[in-house]
Amino acid sequence: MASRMSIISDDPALSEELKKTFQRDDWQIDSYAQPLQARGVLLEQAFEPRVVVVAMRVLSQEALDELKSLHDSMECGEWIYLIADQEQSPSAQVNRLAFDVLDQPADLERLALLAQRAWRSALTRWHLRHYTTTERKRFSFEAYQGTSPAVEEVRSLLKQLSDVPLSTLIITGETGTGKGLVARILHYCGERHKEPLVELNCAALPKELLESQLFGHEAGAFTGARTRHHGLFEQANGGTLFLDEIGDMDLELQAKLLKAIEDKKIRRLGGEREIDVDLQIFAATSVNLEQAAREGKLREDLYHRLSVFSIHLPPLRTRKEDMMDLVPRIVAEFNLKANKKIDVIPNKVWEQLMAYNWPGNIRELRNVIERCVLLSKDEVFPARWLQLPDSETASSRQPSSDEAALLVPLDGSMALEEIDRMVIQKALKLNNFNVTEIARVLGTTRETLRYRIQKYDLKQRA
Ligand SMILES: Nc1ncnc2c1ncn2[C@@H]1O[C@H](COP(=O)(O)OP(=O)(O)OP(=O)(O)O)[C@@H](O)[C@H]1O
Repeated sequence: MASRMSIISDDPALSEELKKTFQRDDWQIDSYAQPLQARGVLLEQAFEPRVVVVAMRVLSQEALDELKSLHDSMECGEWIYLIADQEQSPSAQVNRLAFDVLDQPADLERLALLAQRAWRSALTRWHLRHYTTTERKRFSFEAYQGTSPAVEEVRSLLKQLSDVPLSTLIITGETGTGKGLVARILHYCGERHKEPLVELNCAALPKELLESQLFGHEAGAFTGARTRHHGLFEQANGGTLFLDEIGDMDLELQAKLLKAIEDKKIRRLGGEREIDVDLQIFAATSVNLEQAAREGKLREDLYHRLSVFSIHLPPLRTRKEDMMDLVPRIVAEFNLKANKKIDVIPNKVWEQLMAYNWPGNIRELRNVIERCVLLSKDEVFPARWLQLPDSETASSRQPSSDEAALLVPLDGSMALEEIDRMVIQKALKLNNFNVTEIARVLGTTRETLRYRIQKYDLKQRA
């Protein structure tokens, strides 16, 4: 796709200079002396990603209104403003519209780099917009599969919630029960489906990085912040911000998050002005938030704010009848992906599948089935690759040897975090640092596990 640029400038010499500079970098340029002239072309190609450079000597309110109306109708463009009058700081209105604002005369090399970044951002938005149509089909209510009454109830709640203008929602459930899936369904089936869905796993990042990811930063806000960065709140503006593992967020950051939710405004790190944001926030967690709030790990006020609407996803072990629906679907999916042809699931396979407790829920079920399908040789589901523990429930599962057992004192001598560390340390030793396998054994995601390995500094010492 050609990189297209529009230059809007009432200074013919500057317009010519910019044109020559960008043409050398292979941009396709069209230029206009006034915003009104640009209208026809820009609106006709509204769905094309492009960069618009505005370099007006006089930026009247009338011109600004015209630029704003163009900006709002062009869904996939990024705007760079060159402001000549250094005495006068750019108005809040320009700041709202701009991908970035540079003082004029601008360093052309910097401008060229900025234009490249703006183009990438415009292109991403364009892709997202087109991608949204397919995602909307993929994440219909029926994507949350199962036929049990518990699943029917979740589906009916999802339908109800998708009609409500949600500002916050909390999704709870054990790992692998479909919290991410449900967030996508609610986004793509809801009113904001044309706007972005932006996801962040709060457990995967250290505090400082998480903060700048969420709120963005200005150039020079901290060492290494060379350019302005639009945070996830801004990237998700108009749409949905999905915060996974919210229970792992630092308390100070929780306070900032709550303020952003309540004020509908954020401030980039190192930034002076507040930026309006209008989005819905879905937060997911596999820990008991009520308890986390009681223990002081989650701010009570944030907990109450987030849990105005909540949805709980039932674990697979409480609705095993859903296996009859899920297993054939998953087998068919991996048959297709791996060009396999399983069409018989023997009784002994069903017996093992139904007897197992599935602590990692649907994610674990999918992983097990994927392995079996990939290793299958004919049309019969290979029982030997199930490799599930025999016993009926996880709680009654006996460790295969003393080596695989862990004695945890519950007399108050060890804090929950220390127990967490000990469990992971033991699992690392037993599984030879195979993160994928340990994540499966502990029924969690690789990201969460990696984060904890780093947090407890277990790399060398396990
Ligand atoms: N009811 C369901 N029907 C179909 N697929 C499901 C269902 N529930 C979960 N899945 C699938 O299981 C996998 C894990 O789901 P997901 O990542 O949404 O779980 P999660 O609860 O967010 O897990 P975690 O807490 O570990 O992040 C995904 O591939 C998802 O599509």
